[in-house]
Amino acid sequence: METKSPLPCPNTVTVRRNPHRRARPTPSTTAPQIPVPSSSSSTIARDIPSFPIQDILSIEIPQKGQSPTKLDLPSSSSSSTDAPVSENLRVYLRIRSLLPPKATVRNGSAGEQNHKSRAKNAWPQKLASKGSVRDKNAMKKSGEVCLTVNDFQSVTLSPPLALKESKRIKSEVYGGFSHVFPPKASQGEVYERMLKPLVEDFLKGKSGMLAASGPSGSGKTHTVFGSPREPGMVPLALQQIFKQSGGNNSETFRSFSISIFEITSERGKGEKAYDLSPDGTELSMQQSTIKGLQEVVISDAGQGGSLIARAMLKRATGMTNANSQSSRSQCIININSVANKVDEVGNNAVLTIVDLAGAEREKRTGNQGARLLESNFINNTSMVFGLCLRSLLEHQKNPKKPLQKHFQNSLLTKYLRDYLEGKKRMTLILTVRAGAEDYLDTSYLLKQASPYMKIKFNNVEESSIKNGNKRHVQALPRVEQPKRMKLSGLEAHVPEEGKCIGEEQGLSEEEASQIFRLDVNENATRKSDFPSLAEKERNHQIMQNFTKAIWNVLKQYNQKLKVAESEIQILKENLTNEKTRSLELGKELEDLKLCCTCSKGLHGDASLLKICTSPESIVELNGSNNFEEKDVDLHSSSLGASNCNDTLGKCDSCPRQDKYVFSQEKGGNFSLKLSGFDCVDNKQESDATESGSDVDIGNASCFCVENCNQQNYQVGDIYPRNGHDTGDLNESKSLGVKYNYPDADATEVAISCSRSHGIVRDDSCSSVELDQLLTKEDKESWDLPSSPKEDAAFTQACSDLDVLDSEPISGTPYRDLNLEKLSRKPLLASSIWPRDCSALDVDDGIMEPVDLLDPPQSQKEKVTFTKECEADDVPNIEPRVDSSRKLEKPKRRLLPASSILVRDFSALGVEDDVEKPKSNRAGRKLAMDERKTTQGRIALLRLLKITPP
Ligand SMILES: Nc1ncnc2c1ncn2[C@@H]1O[C@H](COP(=O)(O)OP(=O)(O)OP(=O)(O)O)[C@@H](O)[C@H]1O
Repeated sequence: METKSPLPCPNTVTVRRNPHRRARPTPSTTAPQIPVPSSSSSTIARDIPSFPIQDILSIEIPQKGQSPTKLDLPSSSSSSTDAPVSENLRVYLRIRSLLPPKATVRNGSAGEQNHKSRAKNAWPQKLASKGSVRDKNAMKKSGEVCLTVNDFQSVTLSPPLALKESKRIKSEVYGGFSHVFPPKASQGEVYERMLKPLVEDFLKGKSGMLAASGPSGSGKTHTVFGSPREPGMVPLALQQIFKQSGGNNSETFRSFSISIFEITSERGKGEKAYDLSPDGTELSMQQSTIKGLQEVVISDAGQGGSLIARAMLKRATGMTNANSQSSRSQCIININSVANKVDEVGNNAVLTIVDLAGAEREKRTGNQGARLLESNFINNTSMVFGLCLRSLLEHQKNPKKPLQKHFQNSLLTKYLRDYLEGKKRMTLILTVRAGAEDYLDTSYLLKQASPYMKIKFNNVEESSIKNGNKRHVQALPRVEQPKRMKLSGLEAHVPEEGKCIGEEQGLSEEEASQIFRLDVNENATRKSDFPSLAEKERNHQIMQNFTKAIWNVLKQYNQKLKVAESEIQILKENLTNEKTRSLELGKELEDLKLCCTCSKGLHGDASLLKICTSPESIVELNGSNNFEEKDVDLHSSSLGASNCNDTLGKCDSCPRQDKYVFSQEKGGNFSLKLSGFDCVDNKQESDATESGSDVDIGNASCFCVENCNQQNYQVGDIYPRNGHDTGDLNESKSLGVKYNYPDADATEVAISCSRSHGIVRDDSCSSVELDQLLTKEDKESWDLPSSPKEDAAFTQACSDLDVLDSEPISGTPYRDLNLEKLSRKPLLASSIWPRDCSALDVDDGIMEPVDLLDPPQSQKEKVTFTKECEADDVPNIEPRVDSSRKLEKPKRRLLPASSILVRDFSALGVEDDVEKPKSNRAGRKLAMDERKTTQGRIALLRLLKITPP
């Protein structure tokens, strides 16, 4: 026998490979690469022992600070020193046996039931094409293998013969694995080499993760969970945890809890997380934290095992062509370790084991419909998972290249963010099948995963703890709310009252009592020590941040409130200003309205503007195109604002009638047309000597002119023409009466009163000399008194008279009366009628005042005039017809006395030579017809009335 070479293994060995394609170098493959002798090589003599290459290769090069005695424990070596150690991502490869498993029943006694329930999930399998089925069957029958193990770190992937020939695909060697588990490797071996180091670190307070990835049906679930005969990584880890912590040592009490949940997608519509622990429900995720996940405290491996078994029953599975019990979700198991002692903060750790749903090819799985959508979700998650690792690798290669945030694209990667960003230690196990029909899946996985081996993990976790990294502390399992659950039913391992815990598990009384004690002690310790200092600190930080946030929000609201208040104040001020302005404008408008009733035709040739001063009153201003604009000019240029003074009020003479008063101080030419007023009063200051305006008072029944000169008045429209026209007035409607002020120019006043009396009154005038009013012919023909006494008497009577029948006056020849004295202002001749004519009886054409004349004797017509005087007001005289005579009631209620008088005159048979005015009003026409009395007779009658008996 040949002795073994005592020479140490060289650090670097040149390796020649055949075929030429080299395995991808990885940092972890610094160990000498020694050619793997082919097992089928016939050149090696059977009697010569093989070179102990495996033993040599299992030796890892000692790293800095590592003791040589731990060389044979590669996985746990990194945690033996305080110095930060950089280590690569460990990637393991497990090749599933091609032989059908002898027993595929999972989860012990629940297997049968589980199988039934899963059978319900069976999905109609898509029938593959006959050709491909034939090929696969042929491949299976031929036992063709596409993956061969080169050594414990590398494999060779050879395409099936068909592909090799048709597509000229060559074999590929993939190396650099932390370890390659051949098909014959048992679960125990896998655990020992792969997970045990992680568990040991976990028990020392270092978190870690193992993720199983691979094509569907390659054995991920089998590796992670195993079967009752071949327990997987989780049960084995639990056994070790409780064995090692064994821990019912009161000095190092720990609490372990398990949380298990799955992330799935129903019919491909979004991702959802479900708690797989008993009574678990749907979960929500905020950032990288799962909310509402139950952590079931376990006190032994059995409890954990049964909890896992129950969770697996709830996990979504389905049948595909690739796997009769294919996992349809990503399953995550957390084993939490919490140190009960306050000073063991750093010993809180989480061991996470992830069973990823396997990548699926439609052709391989034959998935359709909803199952196909699930495939998409599964493949998508696998892809995102891979992208995260690729991004991490590229970032580590070139730190300038930012770490992409692919983790945001799936719930799983969000949850595993710390691992995928290299902040926590992670281990990958790739499961593959070695059959020729699995070539594509295997090739895809190996190509994708081989670069991951270069990913490095700096010992971030330890340094984070030392530096008090808050994020890390927050990332620790949430121990403040462990929902301590009692497992019920047959699988419950928590002792019930009066029942020994070991009965169900067949444990001895001693073991059971130990478990029970552990549980009791846990409770006691929890009460005394929870929450730990770290949790207190964390709560404090949370509350502080929360308070700060609320304070900031309140400050912002306070500022907003102040701004709003100032705005409100400004708005209030604006409102007040606007109100004041509105009031001012209102006043201005009122003033303007009042001023606008004063009319002035600027040019005397423009259109008419009608202004409604009251519902019944319309003022027409001739010559004003635009009242608003002209109004200013109207007042300022010609009459002046102070010169124009219009008011509406009650007539002094007839208080129940609307009165329109306009006056002017200085002269100016304007044309004013009024309508709708019962009474019009035109006042003029004494110095307003220049005037030549036209004033049409419409049908006002009362018309007063004071101090006006050079005005042309047009009054009424039905008064019989009995005078000369002024030329400016409507000939058919006006009657000119001319009289002069003593010191004024000749003024023509054209007055025609229809059914009313016209009053030209001068309050300051105490007398009127008839000499000035009457022509000589008049005097002679009428035999008027000429003495001063009579004159005085006449004047007195004149002043007392304000009820005037205009018809006789207008019918008289006194049309042009020249007033010679200014002090004696003109009085219309008709005004000499006695004011107090409470009753006038007209009999046979003789009309006498009641006081002066005898009561009328006529039996034919008797009209009584009633005077209702109030103070100095003009009385409303209504015709009072004797009740015995059924006289027709006048249409107008306040029918002027004049019209009645006229009617009565007609009854007297007095002939009138006055020309009949044109009128289209039937009623008035009739009245006109009745005014057929001679002017002379009427004048005579009047004179008789005022003559004292
Ligand atoms: N190494 C192994 N030894 C024995 N049987 C195995 C092995 N690996 C897998 N199996 C069996 O193969 C079948 C499929 O395995 P498993 O369900 O673990 O695949 P998977 O990768 O989880 O698939 P999926 O992704 O579809 O869930 C199971 O019945 C399992 O028992």
